[in-house]
Amino acid sequence: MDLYAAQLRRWNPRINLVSAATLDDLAGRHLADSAQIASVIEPDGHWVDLGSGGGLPGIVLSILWQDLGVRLTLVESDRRKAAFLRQMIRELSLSRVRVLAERIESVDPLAADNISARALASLTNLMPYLVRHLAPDGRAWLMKGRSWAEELEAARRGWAFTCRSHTSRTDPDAAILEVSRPSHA
Ligand SMILES: C[S@@+](CC[C@H](N)C(=O)[O-])C[C@H]1O[C@@H](n2cnc3c(N)ncnc32)[C@H](O)[C@@H]1O
Repeated sequence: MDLYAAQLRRWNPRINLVSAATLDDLAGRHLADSAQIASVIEPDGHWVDLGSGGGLPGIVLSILWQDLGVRLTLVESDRRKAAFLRQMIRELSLSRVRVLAERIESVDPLAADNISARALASLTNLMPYLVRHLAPDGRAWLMKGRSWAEELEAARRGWAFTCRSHTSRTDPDAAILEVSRPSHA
């Protein structure tokens, strides 16, 4: 994790992986925030991280889950960020992790057992991605900021789904939304 943090700092000025203002608290704001997913769920099968950016939470989870049987796919359309992710996979010797440098909406359906997304889009705008890429009994773990309750209310107007909220361990006003069975309302 230290090596990953060092590389995030090194590459950040060139490709803006995280907001420069948050670099001082990389460990708490980004790494611990991403790692908390691993304390909420024990994964197996195929895990898909959408809009991985610099690897949050995808690379953090890949590091934590190296010894488990989980297979991870990181989807990131920005070519330079995807190159960074591939470099991290090589440098950290992460196995069973791949990067798709494509748009989420263009990738063939992934039938994921689990999906994560952090700082990617509003819950309403994430719904088509979940419908496309979740397996029928799959679950999504959506890392949401302080407006999560409003986002949930808005998404319920156009979509049917089951949702359970987990209070964030790094910000008591934020939440991880566990979403399953999404479909058009
Ligand atoms: C705000 S960043 C968040 C990155 C990371 N998840 C994090 O928490 O730091 C959103 C990322 O999603 C990627 N992205 C946005 N829309 C996408 C799409 N339709 N398909 C693939 N990647 C997308 C962007 O290139 C960007 O790297």
